[in-house]
Amino acid sequence: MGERDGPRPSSDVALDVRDLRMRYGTKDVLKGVSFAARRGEVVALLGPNGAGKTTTIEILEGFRMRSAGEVLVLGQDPAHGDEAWRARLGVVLQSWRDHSRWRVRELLGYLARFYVPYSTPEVSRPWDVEELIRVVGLAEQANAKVQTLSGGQRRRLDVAIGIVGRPELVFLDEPTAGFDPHARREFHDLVHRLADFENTTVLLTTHDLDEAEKLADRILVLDGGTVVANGSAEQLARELTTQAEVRWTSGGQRNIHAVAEGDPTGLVRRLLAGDPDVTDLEVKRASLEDTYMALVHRAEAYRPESDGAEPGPAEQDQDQQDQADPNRAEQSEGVQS
Ligand SMILES: Nc1ncnc2c1ncn2[C@@H]1O[C@H](COP(=O)(O)OP(=O)(O)OP(=O)(O)O)[C@@H](O)[C@H]1O
Repeated sequence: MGERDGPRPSSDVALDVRDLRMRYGTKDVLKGVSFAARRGEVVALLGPNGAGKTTTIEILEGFRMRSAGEVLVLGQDPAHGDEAWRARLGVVLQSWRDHSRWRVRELLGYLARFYVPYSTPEVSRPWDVEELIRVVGLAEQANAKVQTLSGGQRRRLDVAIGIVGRPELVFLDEPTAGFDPHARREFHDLVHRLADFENTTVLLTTHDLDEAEKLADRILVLDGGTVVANGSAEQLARELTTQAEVRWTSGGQRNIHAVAEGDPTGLVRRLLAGDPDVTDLEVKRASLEDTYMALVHRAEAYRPESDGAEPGPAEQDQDQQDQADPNRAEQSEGVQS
C-alpha cells in the first residue's frame, strides 16, 4: 500500500502532507510523513504512545513549526496561516482550559460571534448555537455551568467549541476519551453527519481501534516516525499475512488452522467433506486490533535500536510555537472562568 494515492485535483484536497519531518533537539520524531485527505473524508491517525500523532496534528493546525517538509491545509501552508484561514479550521485538543463559571449556551454564543466576519456565501458562519447544542447532545445542559458538566458532557462541549465556526476541516485529538458507550455512539453519529452532510474533513487521533474502524474512511498508522500503513480497515486487514483462523472440534480435539492467504472457504469445504465428525466450526477474521499489532510489531522489528531512545532533559522542554487560533485567543484573553 503506497503512502500517497497519486495526484488529486487541488480543490478536492483538504490536507496535503509531503515528507514532513520534525526534530526535537536531536530526536527525530517525524521522519518523512506523507499523506493526503480529501474533502469530506474521515481519517484516523493511529500509533503507539509517542509516535508523533499530536505533533503531526499541531503542525497541521499551525500551532507548531515543522523542521522540514511541505504541508498544505485547505490550500495554505499552516506556518503562514492567517485568521481567515484559521476560522475555516476546527480544533478539539486533548483538554481545554476551564471555563467553569460560564454557562454552556453563553459560552458557545460568545465564541460563535468571532466567526461572523468569516461567513461566506458558500459557508454561513457560525453554526446556529441552539442547533449546535442539540446536535452535540447538550440540550438539557444548555443553561448549566460548565463546572457542573460530567466528563463526557465536557468533551461534547469541547467538540461544540471546536465546530462552532462551521469548519471545513476538524482536528480531533482523542475526542472520545472518557465517553460512555452511549456518548461514544452519539459522537460517532455527529462525525458521520459532519462528513456526510457538511462535507467536513475530519482528522482524528484515537487509541480505540474499534472507533477507528467505525468512523474512518481511511486509517493512517504512524510508527517510528513514518506512516507504516495507510488504507481502509479492510485494506489494512489484507496487509496481514495471517488473515483468518479456522477452528473446529473433531474426535474430542480442538483444532486451529491459520489461513495465511486468500479465502478460508476452500479449507472449510475440504474439512467438512473429509471429516464427518467436525463440530463447533468457527472462522475468525483478523480484527483491526490484530492487524494493528502486527503492523506495529513489524515496524518495530525493522527499526534501528538508537531510534527508540527517549529525549534527554535538554530536548524535553521545547515549548510549542503558539500561533493562536480564534478559540485559543479567546481562551487566553476573553474568557474568564
Ligand atoms: N515539546 C517537546 N519537546 C521535546 N520532545 C517532545 C515535545 N513534544 C513531544 N515530544 C516528544 O515527541 C514524541 C512524540 O510525541 P507526541 O505527543 O506527538 O506523540 P503521540 O503519538 O501524540 O503520543 P500519545 O499517543 O501518547 O498522545 C514523544 O517522544 C515526545 O516525548
